[in-house]
Amino acid sequence: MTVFHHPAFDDHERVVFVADSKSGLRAMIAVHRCGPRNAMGGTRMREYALEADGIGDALRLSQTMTYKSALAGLPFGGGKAVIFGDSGRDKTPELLHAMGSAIDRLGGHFVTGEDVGISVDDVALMRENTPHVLGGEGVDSAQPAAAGVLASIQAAAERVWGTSDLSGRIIAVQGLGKVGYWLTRMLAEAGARLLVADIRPDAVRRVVREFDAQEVSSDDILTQPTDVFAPCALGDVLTPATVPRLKAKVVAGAANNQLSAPIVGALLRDAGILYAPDFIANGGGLINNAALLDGYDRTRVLQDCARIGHTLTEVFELADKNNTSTNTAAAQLARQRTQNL
Ligand SMILES: NC(=O)c1ccc[n+]([C@@H]2O[C@H](COP(=O)([O-])OP(=O)(O)OC[C@H]3O[C@@H](n4cnc5c(N)ncnc54)[C@H](O)[C@@H]3O)[C@@H](O)[C@H]2O)c1
Repeated sequence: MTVFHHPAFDDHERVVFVADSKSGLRAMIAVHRCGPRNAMGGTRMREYALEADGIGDALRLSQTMTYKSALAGLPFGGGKAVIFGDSGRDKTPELLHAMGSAIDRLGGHFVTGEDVGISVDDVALMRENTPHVLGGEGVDSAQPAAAGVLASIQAAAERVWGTSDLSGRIIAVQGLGKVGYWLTRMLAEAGARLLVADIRPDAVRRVVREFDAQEVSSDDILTQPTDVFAPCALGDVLTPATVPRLKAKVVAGAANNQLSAPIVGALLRDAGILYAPDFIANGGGLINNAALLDGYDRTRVLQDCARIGHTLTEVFELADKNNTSTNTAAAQLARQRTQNL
C-alpha cells in the first residue's frame, strides 16, 4: 500500500489515517487543498474489497472536491473522509463519535457532511464531538443542486441548439430521489417533455402524476431517443459499453462520478454528445452547504446555482478551442483556478 506513489495522489496537503480500538473505527481523511478558508467534502462509509481502493477513493474524491469548489466560485479546497466498514453492520454511535473527534483534531482544516453510507442523523452524532460538520440544519440541498443541473442543461441547450429554451425538448431523468424530483419539477415548469425512471415505483408515480411525465423502465431510460439524458441516480452510468447506446445529444445530471473513467469523456465527444461534467453540473449542493457557514440566504444560493451555466459555457468553449473532451477542459480550468491554493 502506498500513498505518495498512488496514481490518484496529487500532492495532497494532508492525509490522515485514523484508528480507534474501542469503537473499531478505521478511517482516512484526505485534504487535497485547504483553500483560503478550509477544505470541504463529505464523509462516506463503505466496505472496500481492498484497503487501497478506499485510499484511492479518498484521494480522487478530495481532488474532485477542490475542482468542484473552484468551478463553483467558492473559497474552499477539497477534502474527503472514508470510513472503512459496512454502514449497515459496523456503524455505531461510538464509531461516529470517534470519527467526530478525529475531524475535530484537524482544528477546522476539514469541514465535512453526509455522503454515501453516512446520513444526516449520523452527521448529528459526529457533531456531538466537533463543530466542523454540516448537515441536518433543516436546509435541503436538493433544490439548489437541481437548480444547478437545470442551468447546466440550459447552457448545453444553448450550445447545441442555439437556444436555452427547453419547451418541447424531450428530457430523460434517471433517478427521482431528492434531486431528481426537484429537477423534473423545474423541467416541467420550463415546458420540457419528461421521460422518467426510478427503481422505486412510488417515486415514479409521483412525478407521473404531478408533471405528466412518461414512465420508462430503469433498464431502458439511458437508451431513449431524447434530446437530453439527466443521470440523477448512480455513478458510473457512462461507460465504454453504454456510450454507444446513448441517443441523447446532451448529458447533464446530478449524479456524482458519472464517467466510469476519464477516457469516457472522449468517447462522448467522438459520439457528438455534449457532456456537462458532473462536478460542475451538481455544484449547487456544495454552494448550498458552503452558504450555511456564512448566514444562509436561500435566494442568493439559488442565484449562485444559476451561474453554474456560465462556467459550463466557458468549459464548452475551452474544450472546442483545445480539441478536448469537456471533462478534460473542466479539469484544466479548475487547475488554473486552484494553482495558487
Ligand atoms: N442531494 C444533493 O444535494 C446532491 C448534490 C450533489 C450531487 N448529488 C448526487 O446526485 C445523485 C442523486 O442524489 P439524491 O440526493 O437525489 O439521492 P437520492 O438517494 O435521494 O435519490 C437517488 C434515486 O435514484 C434511484 N435509483 C437508484 N438506482 C437506480 C437505477 N438503477 N435506476 C433508476 N433510479 C435509481 C433511487 O431509488 C433514488 O430514488 C447522487 O449521485 C448524489 O451523489 C446529490
